[in-house]
Amino acid sequence: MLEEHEKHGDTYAQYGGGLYTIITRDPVVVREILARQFKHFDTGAPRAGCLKPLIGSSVFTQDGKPWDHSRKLLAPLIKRPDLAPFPVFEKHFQILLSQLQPATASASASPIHLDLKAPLFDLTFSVITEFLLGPAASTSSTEGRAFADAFNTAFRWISRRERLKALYWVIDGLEFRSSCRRARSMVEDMIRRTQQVVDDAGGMERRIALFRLMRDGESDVGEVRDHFLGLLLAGRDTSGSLLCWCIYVLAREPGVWDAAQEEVRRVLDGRRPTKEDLGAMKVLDGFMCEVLRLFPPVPINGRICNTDTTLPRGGGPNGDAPILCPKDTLICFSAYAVQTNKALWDKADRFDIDRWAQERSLADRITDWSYQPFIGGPRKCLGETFALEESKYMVCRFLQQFSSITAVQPNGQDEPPDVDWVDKVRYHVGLTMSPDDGVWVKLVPT
Ligand code: HEM
Repeated sequence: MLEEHEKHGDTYAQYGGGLYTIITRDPVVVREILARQFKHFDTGAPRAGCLKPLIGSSVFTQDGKPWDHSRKLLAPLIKRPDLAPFPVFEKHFQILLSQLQPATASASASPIHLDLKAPLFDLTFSVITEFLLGPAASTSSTEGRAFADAFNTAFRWISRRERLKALYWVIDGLEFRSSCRRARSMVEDMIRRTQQVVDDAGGMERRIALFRLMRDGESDVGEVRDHFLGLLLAGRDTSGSLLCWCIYVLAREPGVWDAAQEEVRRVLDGRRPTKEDLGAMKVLDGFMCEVLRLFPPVPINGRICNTDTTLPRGGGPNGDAPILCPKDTLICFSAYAVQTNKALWDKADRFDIDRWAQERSLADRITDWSYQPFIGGPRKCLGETFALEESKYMVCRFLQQFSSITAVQPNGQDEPPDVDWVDKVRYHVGLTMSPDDGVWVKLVPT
């Protein structure tokens, strides 16, 4: 992707997947698509068609009035300041720990050597499911496990379909259809079970994001199912990838591990983190920004133009003239390419949390659109606060629970220290981007 930009410029056009496509890493063009000309760009029929068998109709796939309706319904539920997901974070962190250290008591200080990628994806799956629907939908139960398996199978098919853009329908099969059907019907059961609980018990509203949707009876079970599955699809792999990258980086940046651990000791003094604590951790903030800059979980994204229009740059011999964007053009824009562009970032391929040390750094980068891991404009991610809190919480708990972390190979051998490690990362890119070789680490319990 980056080589193509070096060859053809920040914005170029090609035919691919049956569509005329403009590909850009120019923040000015991205802002135009996502904000200034928002109404001219849809997520489009290919995305909706590709995802529909699993998530039906949801905020993630709708455009126009249905999208506006879903967004207005869900945003106040997900972004409620009174929501308190921290007990859910802690519950699932404890479950993860028990899987890492089956004999914790006896083997307290022996190093643990493992690939954390699958456990971290399981963790984020369980957390978001319980955050949205409550404990009655817990994926730690046998039924919850079966739901996770059906969802994961359907998701693997969707990742393959999505790559074909407008030709997504070529990839189909019995396994795909039956896993979608199973996942959807299990969610309906989970919702019915949860509805009984929310009808009966008080005090759950602060713990369950979709509580009001279920309690008020405004939406039928089918609608809640689609909203839930849309949010799960948007939020699970993304937060799983972010957490994988966080641990992957900590294992390769001992200086950052030490600084973050010192901050965690100073601010928390052995306590579990609260929302306020997370807000006071500047090393952790810089760390998270830098992980999201170099390893954005959604590396590439797209929109389809619903009218003939022009974009402000990318045309002419030097790419600085406006470019025509005919109706039905697919526009691909890449947070990864923007956030690693050497013209925009000093030492772009170095992991450096100090670049975020100035108070205005983050705000300035968001304003000029050179940093957009959650995109911007009216379709900005609904789960940004939740995802950041979850990842920061888990990182703090890792820092409290383990005295050291080392990157290792699958055979347990330490990886030699390498200042250029970023250049050697291998990426697994589907709908999201995660470390291709897993997250192999050696952890020493405190
Ligand atoms: C690190 C974690 C996450 C990242 C990097 C991320 C990133 C993004 C990005 C780039 C988009 C734009 C997609 C597009 O328009 O094509 C998006 C949309 C969205 N995200 Fe997230 N996301 C994360 C976690 C979450 C979580 C946990 C939730 C739910 C609780 C969530 C809910 C949504 C929803 C509903 C949308 C669609 C918004 C709309 O179209 O109006 N995200 N996210």
